[in-house]
Amino acid sequence: MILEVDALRSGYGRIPILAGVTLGVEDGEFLGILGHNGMGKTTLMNTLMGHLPATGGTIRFDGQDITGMPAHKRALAGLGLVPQGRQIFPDLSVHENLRMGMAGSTQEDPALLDEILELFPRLQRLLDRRGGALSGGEQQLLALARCLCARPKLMLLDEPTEGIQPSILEEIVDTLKTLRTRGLSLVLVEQNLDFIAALSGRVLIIQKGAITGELMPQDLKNPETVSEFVGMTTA
Ligand SMILES: Nc1ncnc2c1ncn2[C@@H]1O[C@H](COP(=O)(O)OP(=O)(O)OP(=O)(O)O)[C@@H](O)[C@H]1O
Repeated sequence: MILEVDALRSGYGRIPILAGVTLGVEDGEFLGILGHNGMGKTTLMNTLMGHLPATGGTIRFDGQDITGMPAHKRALAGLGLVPQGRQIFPDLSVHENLRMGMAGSTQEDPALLDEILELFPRLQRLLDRRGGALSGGEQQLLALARCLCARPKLMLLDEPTEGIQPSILEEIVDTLKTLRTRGLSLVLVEQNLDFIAALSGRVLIIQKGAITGELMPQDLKNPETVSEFVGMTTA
Protein backbone atom coordinates (compact mmCIF):
# COMPACT_ATOMS: atom_id res chain seq x y z
CA MET A 1 0.00 0.00 0.00
CA ILE A 2 1.46 3.39 -0.94
CA LEU A 3 -0.64 5.47 1.49
CA GLU A 4 -2.14 4.40 4.82
CA VAL A 5 -4.06 7.01 6.79
CA ASP A 6 -5.30 6.05 10.23
CA ALA A 7 -7.68 8.07 12.44
CA LEU A 8 -6.29 11.34 11.02
CA ARG A 9 -7.41 14.54 12.73
CA SER A 10 -6.71 18.18 11.96
CA GLY A 11 -8.35 21.58 11.89
CA TYR A 12 -7.81 25.30 12.19
CA GLY A 13 -6.79 26.61 15.60
CA ARG A 14 -9.24 25.09 18.00
CA ILE A 15 -11.79 24.24 15.30
CA PRO A 16 -11.62 20.50 14.53
CA ILE A 17 -12.40 19.61 10.89
CA LEU A 18 -11.04 16.11 10.20
CA ALA A 19 -12.63 13.82 12.76
CA GLY A 20 -10.56 10.65 12.35
CA VAL A 21 -10.10 9.83 8.63
CA THR A 22 -8.98 6.28 7.86
CA LEU A 23 -8.21 5.20 4.29
CA GLY A 24 -5.69 3.31 2.21
CA VAL A 25 -4.39 3.65 -1.34
CA GLU A 26 -2.84 0.68 -3.15
CA ASP A 27 0.20 1.15 -5.35
CA GLY A 28 -1.02 2.42 -8.72
CA GLU A 29 -4.60 2.94 -7.50
CA PHE A 30 -6.72 5.98 -8.40
CA LEU A 31 -8.91 6.71 -5.37
CA GLY A 32 -11.74 9.25 -5.55
CA ILE A 33 -13.13 11.10 -2.53
CA LEU A 34 -16.49 12.72 -3.08
CA GLY A 35 -18.05 15.35 -0.87
CA HIS A 36 -19.71 18.69 -1.25
CA ASN A 37 -18.61 22.13 -0.12
CA GLY A 38 -17.14 22.45 3.34
CA MET A 39 -16.95 18.71 4.10
CA GLY A 40 -13.17 18.79 4.63
CA LYS A 41 -11.73 17.74 1.24
CA THR A 42 -9.16 20.54 1.02
CA THR A 43 -8.33 20.18 4.71
CA LEU A 44 -7.60 16.49 4.09
CA MET A 45 -5.36 17.24 1.10
CA ASN A 46 -3.43 19.93 3.00
CA THR A 47 -2.99 17.67 6.03
CA LEU A 48 -1.72 14.80 3.86
CA MET A 49 0.77 17.15 2.16
CA GLY A 50 1.92 18.64 5.48
CA HIS A 51 0.64 22.17 4.95
CA LEU A 52 -1.60 21.69 8.00
CA PRO A 53 -0.37 19.76 11.05
CA ALA A 54 -2.15 16.56 12.08
CA THR A 55 -3.59 16.81 15.58
CA GLY A 56 -4.10 13.05 15.84
CA GLY A 57 -3.68 9.80 13.91
CA THR A 58 -0.97 8.71 11.51
CA ILE A 59 -0.02 8.99 7.84
CA ARG A 60 2.27 6.34 6.33
CA PHE A 61 3.55 6.94 2.81
CA ASP A 62 5.65 4.52 0.79
CA GLY A 63 6.77 2.59 3.86
CA GLN A 64 7.53 5.46 6.24
CA ASP A 65 5.64 7.40 8.88
CA ILE A 66 5.37 10.96 7.51
CA THR A 67 2.88 12.29 10.09
CA GLY A 68 5.29 14.89 11.48
CA MET A 69 7.39 15.41 8.35
CA PRO A 70 7.53 18.92 6.80
CA ALA A 71 5.90 19.39 3.39
CA HIS A 72 9.14 19.78 1.39
CA LYS A 73 10.41 16.45 2.69
CA ARG A 74 7.11 14.78 1.77
CA ALA A 75 7.59 16.21 -1.74
CA LEU A 76 11.11 14.74 -1.90
CA ALA A 77 9.69 11.41 -0.72
CA GLY A 78 7.34 11.40 -3.72
CA LEU A 79 4.11 13.07 -2.62
CA GLY A 80 2.75 15.83 -4.85
CA LEU A 81 -0.21 18.20 -4.40
CA VAL A 82 -2.10 20.03 -7.13
CA PRO A 83 -3.93 22.55 -4.96
CA GLN A 84 -7.46 23.82 -5.36
CA GLY A 85 -7.37 27.06 -7.36
CA ARG A 86 -4.16 25.91 -9.14
CA GLN A 87 -1.85 28.46 -7.44
CA ILE A 88 0.46 28.84 -10.38
CA PHE A 89 2.81 31.87 -10.50
CA PRO A 90 0.85 34.41 -12.61
CA ASP A 91 3.85 36.64 -13.43
CA LEU A 92 6.13 33.80 -14.51
CA SER A 93 5.97 32.18 -17.94
CA VAL A 94 4.66 28.65 -18.42
CA HIS A 95 8.26 27.49 -18.88
CA GLU A 96 9.38 29.22 -15.68
CA ASN A 97 6.43 27.75 -13.77
CA LEU A 98 7.52 24.28 -14.88
CA ARG A 99 11.10 24.99 -13.81
CA MET A 100 9.80 25.97 -10.36
CA GLY A 101 8.28 22.49 -10.20
CA MET A 102 11.77 21.05 -10.64
CA ALA A 103 13.11 23.22 -7.79
CA GLY A 104 13.96 20.13 -5.73
CA SER A 105 16.62 19.17 -8.27
CA THR A 106 19.74 21.25 -8.84
CA GLN A 107 19.20 22.10 -12.51
CA GLU A 108 16.66 21.89 -15.29
CA ASP A 109 16.27 18.41 -16.70
CA PRO A 110 15.53 18.85 -20.44
CA ALA A 111 14.53 15.19 -20.89
CA LEU A 112 11.97 15.50 -18.09
CA LEU A 113 10.61 18.72 -19.60
CA ASP A 114 10.21 17.00 -23.00
CA GLU A 115 8.51 14.02 -21.37
CA ILE A 116 6.04 16.30 -19.60
CA LEU A 117 5.33 18.47 -22.62
CA GLU A 118 4.56 15.33 -24.61
CA LEU A 119 1.78 14.67 -22.10
CA PHE A 120 0.57 18.28 -22.32
CA PRO A 121 0.91 19.33 -25.98
CA ARG A 122 -1.27 22.37 -25.36
CA LEU A 123 1.38 23.77 -22.98
CA GLN A 124 4.12 23.30 -25.58
CA ARG A 125 2.54 26.08 -27.63
CA LEU A 126 2.19 28.35 -24.58
CA LEU A 127 5.68 28.04 -23.08
CA ASP A 128 6.47 31.78 -23.26
CA ARG A 129 3.05 32.98 -22.14
CA ARG A 130 2.57 34.41 -18.63
CA GLY A 131 0.77 31.99 -16.31
CA GLY A 132 -1.75 34.69 -15.42
CA ALA A 133 -2.71 35.08 -19.10
CA LEU A 134 -3.82 31.44 -19.44
CA SER A 135 -7.45 30.30 -19.31
CA GLY A 136 -8.62 28.47 -16.18
CA GLY A 137 -8.31 25.12 -17.94
CA GLU A 138 -4.83 25.89 -19.26
CA GLN A 139 -3.79 26.92 -15.74
CA GLN A 140 -5.06 23.58 -14.44
CA LEU A 141 -2.99 21.74 -17.08
CA LEU A 142 0.02 23.81 -16.01
CA ALA A 143 -0.57 23.01 -12.32
CA LEU A 144 -0.74 19.29 -13.14
CA ALA A 145 2.38 19.46 -15.31
CA ARG A 146 4.26 21.45 -12.66
CA CYS A 147 3.43 18.85 -10.03
CA LEU A 148 4.70 16.08 -12.33
CA CYS A 149 8.03 17.91 -12.70
CA ALA A 150 8.89 16.66 -9.20
CA ARG A 151 8.21 13.06 -10.34
CA PRO A 152 5.65 12.20 -7.63
CA LYS A 153 4.70 8.60 -6.88
CA LEU A 154 1.35 9.71 -5.49
CA MET A 155 -0.47 12.82 -6.64
CA LEU A 156 -3.08 14.58 -4.50
CA LEU A 157 -5.51 16.42 -6.76
CA ASP A 158 -7.87 18.95 -5.20
CA GLU A 159 -11.04 19.76 -7.20
CA PRO A 160 -9.43 20.16 -10.63
CA THR A 161 -12.75 20.65 -12.46
CA GLU A 162 -13.67 23.93 -10.73
CA GLY A 163 -14.47 26.51 -13.43
CA ILE A 164 -13.08 24.51 -16.37
CA GLN A 165 -14.60 23.97 -19.80
CA PRO A 166 -15.58 20.38 -20.78
CA SER A 167 -13.05 20.00 -23.64
CA ILE A 168 -10.11 20.55 -21.27
CA LEU A 169 -11.69 18.25 -18.68
CA GLU A 170 -11.63 15.45 -21.25
CA GLU A 171 -7.99 16.22 -21.96
CA ILE A 172 -7.20 16.03 -18.22
CA VAL A 173 -9.02 12.68 -17.91
CA ASP A 174 -7.03 11.25 -20.86
CA THR A 175 -3.71 12.53 -19.51
CA LEU A 176 -4.36 11.10 -16.05
CA LYS A 177 -5.32 7.74 -17.58
CA THR A 178 -1.99 7.69 -19.43
CA LEU A 179 -0.20 8.43 -16.14
CA ARG A 180 -2.06 5.54 -14.51
CA THR A 181 -0.59 3.16 -17.09
CA ARG A 182 2.86 4.47 -16.06
CA GLY A 183 2.29 3.56 -12.40
CA LEU A 184 1.22 6.88 -10.82
CA SER A 185 -1.09 6.63 -7.78
CA LEU A 186 -3.75 9.31 -7.29
CA VAL A 187 -6.07 10.66 -4.63
CA LEU A 188 -8.68 12.89 -6.24
CA VAL A 189 -11.15 14.97 -4.20
CA GLU A 190 -14.09 16.28 -6.19
CA GLN A 191 -17.74 17.11 -6.31
CA ASN A 192 -17.99 16.57 -10.07
CA LEU A 193 -19.61 13.12 -10.39
CA ASP A 194 -18.72 12.46 -14.05
CA PHE A 195 -15.07 13.38 -13.57
CA ILE A 196 -14.62 11.29 -10.43
CA ALA A 197 -16.45 8.33 -12.03
CA ALA A 198 -14.25 8.51 -15.15
CA LEU A 199 -11.02 8.17 -13.17
CA SER A 200 -11.57 6.41 -9.85
CA GLY A 201 -11.41 2.70 -9.13
CA ARG A 202 -13.25 3.28 -5.82
CA VAL A 203 -15.00 6.33 -4.45
CA LEU A 204 -15.06 7.22 -0.74
CA ILE A 205 -17.65 9.62 0.61
CA ILE A 206 -16.55 12.39 2.98
CA GLN A 207 -19.07 14.10 5.20
CA LYS A 208 -18.24 16.49 8.04
CA GLY A 209 -14.60 15.46 8.16
CA ALA A 210 -15.15 11.70 8.21
CA ILE A 211 -15.35 8.91 5.61
CA THR A 212 -18.96 7.73 5.72
CA GLY A 213 -19.19 5.29 2.82
CA GLU A 214 -17.67 3.72 -0.25
CA LEU A 215 -19.17 3.44 -3.73
CA MET A 216 -18.05 2.03 -7.04
CA PRO A 217 -17.75 4.56 -9.88
CA GLN A 218 -20.74 3.06 -11.72
CA ASP A 219 -22.92 3.77 -8.64
CA LEU A 220 -22.48 7.49 -9.32
CA LYS A 221 -24.71 7.13 -12.40
CA ASN A 222 -27.63 6.29 -10.12
CA PRO A 223 -29.11 9.54 -8.73
CA GLU A 224 -30.88 7.74 -5.88
CA THR A 225 -27.67 6.12 -4.62
CA VAL A 226 -25.86 9.43 -4.84
CA SER A 227 -28.48 11.36 -2.92
CA GLU A 228 -28.69 8.61 -0.29
CA PHE A 229 -24.92 8.38 0.31
CA VAL A 230 -23.68 11.85 -0.42
CA GLY A 231 -26.69 14.03 0.15
CA MET A 232 -26.13 15.42 -3.36
CA THR A 233 -28.72 15.77 -6.05
CA THR A 234 -27.59 15.22 -9.62
CA ALA A 235 -28.49 17.77 -12.26
N1 LIG B 1 -8.36 28.69 7.17
C1 LIG B 1 -9.47 28.26 7.76
N2 LIG B 1 -9.81 28.68 9.02
C2 LIG B 1 -10.94 28.23 9.62
N3 LIG B 1 -11.82 27.36 9.06
C3 LIG B 1 -11.55 26.94 7.82
C4 LIG B 1 -10.37 27.35 7.10
N4 LIG B 1 -10.38 26.74 5.90
C5 LIG B 1 -11.50 25.98 5.85
N5 LIG B 1 -12.19 26.09 7.00
C6 LIG B 1 -13.45 25.40 7.34
O1 LIG B 1 -13.19 24.00 7.33
C7 LIG B 1 -14.30 23.29 6.81
C8 LIG B 1 -13.83 22.37 5.70
O2 LIG B 1 -13.31 23.15 4.63
P1 LIG B 1 -12.60 22.51 3.37
O3 LIG B 1 -12.05 23.65 2.54
O4 LIG B 1 -11.66 21.46 3.79
O5 LIG B 1 -13.83 21.84 2.62
P2 LIG B 1 -13.98 21.32 1.15
O6 LIG B 1 -14.70 20.03 1.26
O7 LIG B 1 -12.66 21.33 0.46
O8 LIG B 1 -14.94 22.37 0.49
P3 LIG B 1 -14.77 23.32 -0.78
O9 LIG B 1 -15.20 22.52 -1.91
O10 LIG B 1 -15.69 24.45 -0.46
O11 LIG B 1 -13.32 23.73 -0.82
C9 LIG B 1 -15.31 24.34 6.37
O12 LIG B 1 -16.28 24.45 7.36
C10 LIG B 1 -14.49 25.60 6.26
O13 LIG B 1 -15.28 26.72 6.55
